[in-house]
Amino acid sequence: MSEIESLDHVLARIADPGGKGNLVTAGRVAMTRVRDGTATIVIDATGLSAEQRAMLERQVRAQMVAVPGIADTRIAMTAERLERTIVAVGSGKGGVGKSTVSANLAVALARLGKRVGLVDADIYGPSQPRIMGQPNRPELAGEQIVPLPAHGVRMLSIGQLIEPGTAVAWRGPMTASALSNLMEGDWGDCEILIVDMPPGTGDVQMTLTQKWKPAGAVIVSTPQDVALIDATRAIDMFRKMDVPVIGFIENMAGYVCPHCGETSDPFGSGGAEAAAGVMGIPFLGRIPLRLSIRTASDAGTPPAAGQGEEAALFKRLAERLVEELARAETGGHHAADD
Ligand SMILES: Nc1ncnc2c1ncn2[C@@H]1O[C@H](COP(=O)(O)OP(=O)(O)OP(=O)(O)O)[C@@H](O)[C@H]1O
Repeated sequence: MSEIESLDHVLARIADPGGKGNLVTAGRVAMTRVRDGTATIVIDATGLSAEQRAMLERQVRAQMVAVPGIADTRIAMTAERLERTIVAVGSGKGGVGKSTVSANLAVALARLGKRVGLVDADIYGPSQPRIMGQPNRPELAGEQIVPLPAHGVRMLSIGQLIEPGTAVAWRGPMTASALSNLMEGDWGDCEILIVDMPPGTGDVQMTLTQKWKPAGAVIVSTPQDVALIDATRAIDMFRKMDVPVIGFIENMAGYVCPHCGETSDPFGSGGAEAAAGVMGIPFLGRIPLRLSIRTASDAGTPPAAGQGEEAALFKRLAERLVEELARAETGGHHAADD
């Protein structure tokens, strides 16, 4: 076999491996050249994680060793910069279910076929490891933290980096660098990052919003007036920072009694939808107060990952979010903005 024939054969195997576990290489060889026994191979590594890039390089080198007449192989990786859409999930105050909604939205988006990352930026009260059932410690790939898989989503939380039960008592600069480590993790081909923000409108929220410019913010509120007043402050903050508020979600609206099925409204109902209407913010939907939502969250099995009524509810919310994101990206606006 001549050198060139043999190289073609190897490249065909690299480009179309035809076997499981090697999908990463499929269609990625952009260019090859052989000169004086040195092969130069250009690979399109768009969307690959550092780990996948290293694996790809190892695979290509291993194949090239078998090619007669090639003394050296040079591999160049090119990558288009992936536009990653960041969605900040915020609330005016704590305890309204922002983390529960973030987790379930992330899972529901993944079930719609999106590649989703979830960042728990609630640095002082990280609850995503519990809600997503992923308390493990992430590994490092070079300088980057590698997100961990959970229910079809990749996720990172400060809670996975500190000892369980330890209080985070950091000051400004440490918090900012912890956030950077999470946001700049090895998110690979994730196209959407859902960021579970700390409650309120403090420094962390400002830094996050300034540095990573979310494409949009989603506000979670319970229906009571006090919660809605706080939510208005969060909306104000995002607007001042030029982040479009693309959705309002009412959580804990209507309690469905697990025994008799009767619905009561301990916190009132419809307040968030009315407030959203007044402020010209799209209303994405409401989630009832259900014991099953709390127990599923405590057990690390977000309802959105299941098959029940609640999974359908979160799916609808995710679909609405995708619609509103598309509208925000194309600069579309609602009649209420006029
Ligand atoms: N729709 C719901 N039905 C029942 N329980 C809920 C619902 N939403 C959230 N919860 C429960 O309420 C509690 C607070 O929720 P969560 O931690 O998501 O709130 P949060 O706004 O993120 O709070 P913090 O900002 O303090 O982290 C949790 O125990 C959670 O399981």
